[in-house]
Amino acid sequence: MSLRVLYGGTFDPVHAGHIAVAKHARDVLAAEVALLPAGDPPHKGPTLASAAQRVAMCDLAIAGIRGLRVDAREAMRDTPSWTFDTLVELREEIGFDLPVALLIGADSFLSLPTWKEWRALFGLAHFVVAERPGNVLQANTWPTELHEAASERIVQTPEELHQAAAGSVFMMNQPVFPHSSSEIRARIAQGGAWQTGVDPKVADFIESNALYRQ
Ligand SMILES: Nc1ncnc2c1ncn2[C@@H]1O[C@H](COP(=O)(O)OP(=O)(O)OP(=O)(O)O)[C@@H](O)[C@H]1O
Ligand SMILES: O=C(O)c1ccc[n+]([C@@H]2O[C@H](COP(=O)([O-])O)[C@@H](O)[C@H]2O)c1
Repeated sequence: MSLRVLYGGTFDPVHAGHIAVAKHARDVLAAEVALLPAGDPPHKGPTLASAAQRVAMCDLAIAGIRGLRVDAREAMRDTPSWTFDTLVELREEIGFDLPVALLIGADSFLSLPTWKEWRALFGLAHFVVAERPGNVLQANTWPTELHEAASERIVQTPEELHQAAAGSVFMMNQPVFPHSSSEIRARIAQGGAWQTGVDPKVADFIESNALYRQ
């Protein structure tokens, strides 16, 4: 059973933290990781780069990196990128026996109780949670609803994610990366230095498309 790992995000723009987290997950989980750019991110306002531009930046950022790919299915839909809808669609394609995991930053995981059909997500996929500065992973600090729904799902080893189709939560505990898309957008708009946080090919794309200047 080969584990499918989806790393959903707005990627406006994709940055070095995203790629480092994806590579770490690839190695720890022994699985291919697909970046899944949200066409219409449900809990964010309008994006500055279009869905097609964000997919293009993801393609550039993963070019030549073993075990990473881009899944553009949400960017091609014209409905909000609800994760529930995406996982239902994926399960219709691959059935309910193969393991699927959502790779997610700790800040997003803590907001899970606000997501569409969030409890049902545990029936469709595992969660792999990446630590992020400012967001602790200890279950005793989670919102009550999340704690009740998820704390007993925590598994200690990635192998356990390969042995069931869905329903577990794995804390990745990778080195923490400080980057954020909002900070990169703000630096570009202010005319400050920003290139170190993004792949050079993505930086060229941002410059040639005059993205994030205001
Ligand atoms: N530096 C990071 N370390 C760990 N996880 C991250 C990091 N940056 C983003 N993520 C996670 O990656 C996913 C996609 O993030 P997203 O595309 O929204 O980027 P972002 O940097 O959080 O953007 P913004 O600053 O605009 O909110 C989310 O689950 C988020 O928690
Ligand atoms: O399905 C939802 O209700 C939902 C609500 C908020 C975020 N998400 C997903 O979570 C992922 C990270 O979102 P974001 O906003 O941090 O880029 C991305 O794949 C979103 O589609 C999903």
